[in-house]
Amino acid sequence: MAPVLTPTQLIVIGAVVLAVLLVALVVGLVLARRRRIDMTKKKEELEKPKSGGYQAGGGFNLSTGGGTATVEPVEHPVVDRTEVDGQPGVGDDAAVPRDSERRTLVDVDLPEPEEIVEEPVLDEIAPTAGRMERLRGRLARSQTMFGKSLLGLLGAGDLDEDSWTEIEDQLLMADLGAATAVEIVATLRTKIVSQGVKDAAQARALLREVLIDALHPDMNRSVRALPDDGRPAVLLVVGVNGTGKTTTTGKLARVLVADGRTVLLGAADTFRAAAAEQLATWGSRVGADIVRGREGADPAAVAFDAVKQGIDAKVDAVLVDTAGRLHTKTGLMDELGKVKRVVEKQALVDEVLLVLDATTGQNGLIQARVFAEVVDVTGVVLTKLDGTAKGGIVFQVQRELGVPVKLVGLGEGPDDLAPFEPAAFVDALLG
Ligand SMILES: Nc1nc2c(ncn2[C@@H]2O[C@H](COP(=O)(O)OP(=O)(O)OP(=O)(O)O)[C@@H](O)[C@H]2O)c(=O)[nH]1
Repeated sequence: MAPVLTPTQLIVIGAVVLAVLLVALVVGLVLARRRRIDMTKKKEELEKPKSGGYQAGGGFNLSTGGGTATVEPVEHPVVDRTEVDGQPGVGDDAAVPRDSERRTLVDVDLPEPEEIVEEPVLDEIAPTAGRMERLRGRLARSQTMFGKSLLGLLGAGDLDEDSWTEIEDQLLMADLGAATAVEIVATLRTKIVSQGVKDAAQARALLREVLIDALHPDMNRSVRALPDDGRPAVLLVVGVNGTGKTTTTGKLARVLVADGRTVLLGAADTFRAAAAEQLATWGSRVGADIVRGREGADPAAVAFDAVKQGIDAKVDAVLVDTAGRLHTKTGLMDELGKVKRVVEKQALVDEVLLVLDATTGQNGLIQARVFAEVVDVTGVVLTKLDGTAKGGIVFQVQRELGVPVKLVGLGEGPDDLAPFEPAAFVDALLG
């Protein structure tokens, strides 16, 4: 039979159980309180700013290559976010709740890119005054012929018949032409007989005087390139291909621009596409506009358009570069006549400049005759005088055509065009 606990024993057991329960309760309360304190502490630690107080999100000072442009901050489209400083905080949703208002597309005004207009870089143009003097060295080859040989013969004194024949031959070799050579020899002989020549300096002075006279210094050599009555001057540049028409047109444009004039170029050489390209380059270097047609277009139509645009734009001068037609092709020469007639429907042609290559000698003269029959040549440009000993062609051309040489080409450089001045030219020839 199981022993029966006495009432005293039962009281003791009950007291022990009660005490154990009390202790468990107290311990449980203490632990629960401690846990609560720890959690609070951790939250405080999280909220403490790090890195010595630096807070990201205040905006980096970024620079761009574009300089100082600023972009306005755009308001966040979702308004019920809990963060206040752009950074997620404790208690924030990890992601925007699915039922929150969706971000929509926001139009942001971006700064307009600045349009960069590049200023064309224009050429410096060499001074137009005194070019003949500056370029006189270019006549070195002709100078050898005149200055050295001719002066040598003249200065030798006591000229016999053979000496005079030799002088005449020298003049012929320098391309003065028979008529001019005979005339010059005759004048020299008369003057030497009447005045007498004692030394080389006197011989030089006499020859200088006779040569200048033969160049008709009184001829009007001004290039008619200035506007008249608010109307642009119209110049046609004609000549056989390869003589230097396009180059001369470009060089002349530079001279006019240097003089403060506005110029429009007309590329009526539609025969050779590269000619228009070449002329456009000349124009762009000095800021002169160009009117051109497609390859094979009617040159007269292009010339007409150029003059019309020149009048509308009120430029000072329109320079029309024509096709370098072979003078033997009658039809093509007719075309040149047509260019002039068509242009004249709206403006007078002030100047027809015939470009002749000095190195071609007599051939140039034949060309000159043919061109003069088709158009009224008002002035001659003698090119490539730098490459020839035959500067004497100047005398022949003037004599043959009765028109003045107005300009001379003394090199391939853009400013190697000079006004023709008889005295300066003769001085350059005589050295
Ligand atoms: N040395 C020298 N060369 C020149 C002179 N003038 C022009 N030239 C050269 O001659 C060549 C022909 O010149 P262009 O102006 O193309 O001749 P173009 O008459 O227009 O020829 P096309 O367009 O074929 O009718 C080029 O190489 C020029 O540089 C000059 O005075 N001296």
